[in-house]
Amino acid sequence: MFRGCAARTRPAHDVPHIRLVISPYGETGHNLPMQRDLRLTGVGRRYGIRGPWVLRGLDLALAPGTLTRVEGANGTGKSTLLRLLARLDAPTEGRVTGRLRTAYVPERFPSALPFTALGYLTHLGTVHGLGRGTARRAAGTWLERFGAGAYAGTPMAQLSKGSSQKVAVAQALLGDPELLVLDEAWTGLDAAARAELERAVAERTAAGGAVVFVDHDPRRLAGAPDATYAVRDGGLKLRTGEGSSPQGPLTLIIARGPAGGQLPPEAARTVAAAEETAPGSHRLAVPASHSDVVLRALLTARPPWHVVSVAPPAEAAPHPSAGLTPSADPGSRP
Ligand SMILES: Nc1ncnc2c1ncn2[C@@H]1O[C@H](COP(=O)(O)OP(=O)(O)OP(=O)(O)O)[C@@H](O)[C@H]1O
Repeated sequence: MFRGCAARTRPAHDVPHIRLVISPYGETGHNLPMQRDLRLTGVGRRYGIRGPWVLRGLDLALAPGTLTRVEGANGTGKSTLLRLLARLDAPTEGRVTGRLRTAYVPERFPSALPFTALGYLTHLGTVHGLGRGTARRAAGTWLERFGAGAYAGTPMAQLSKGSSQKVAVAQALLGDPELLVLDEAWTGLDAAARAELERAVAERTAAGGAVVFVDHDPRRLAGAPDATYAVRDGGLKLRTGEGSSPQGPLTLIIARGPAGGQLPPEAARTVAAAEETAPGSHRLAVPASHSDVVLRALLTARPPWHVVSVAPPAEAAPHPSAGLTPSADPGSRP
């Protein structure tokens, strides 16, 4: 429950490029839903008094639990927009409202920091408001998840580009942010870490966080975004219809629940297509990046659902959503 006190911003000493908003909730508040949307109203940004407008007249709201993709050609202003959303930068005109606990992964992460990977993440965890022991455990867990556990004791300055990018994404996820802003965060990660970051994004939105990302690979989280915006000519265009969110690999889940029962909300808003093939028997097509989240939602429902089978996407197989009913309009997701 939001307690009505404003979050405070504290500079993260010796930690450039990171903006941390200290939670008023303490350690137990990290999975609380956001109080409100983050909203841009009539936002414009230009660099220098007489510089050309990079962005102008932008209106955008990011709701809790939604995934938003931002795309556009090089130099159109995507990073500028993401920095405004993360509130690392202020608009030249217009307003940004909504104070959310925000984490940001920049395009280029400064790795020459006087810490080991674990020391750096632990330090950041304490700045996020975690106790030192909790921060250290969370840091270790995220390093393991991204396949960087072996580098925990390595000085940041000695990490390879990809390994320091793993630390960059770990720092962002450490504090269970209400708003996660990812600017080409997958760049430089190996295949396993790329998949893990997609899973982490799915977990964040399932927990009620908003996630906004830029990535030049159209397959990134394909089929999962609730909205895709193109930055063009200084404006923001909502892409709708054919090709707005390219369909990515889908996992097919067969599950049984109560006859006539609704899917658990987390599963309902994540599936790409669903069909009740017999009373209580459901066939679900789920963006592959989100299958773990849907399975967890089914298995932890009250009463739990019975998962009959899970078929991972196979390139040669017919599209598993064939014959299934598309899920509700993604725009209706919370
Ligand atoms: N700090 C800055 N000072 C001056 N100009 C800037 C600054 N940051 C960005 N710009 C300019 O703003 C424009 C948009 O840059 P931005 O980095 O937001 O684009 P982008 O869409 O993210 O590009 P890319 O896809 O290449 O990463 C560019 O013309 C860039 O030169």
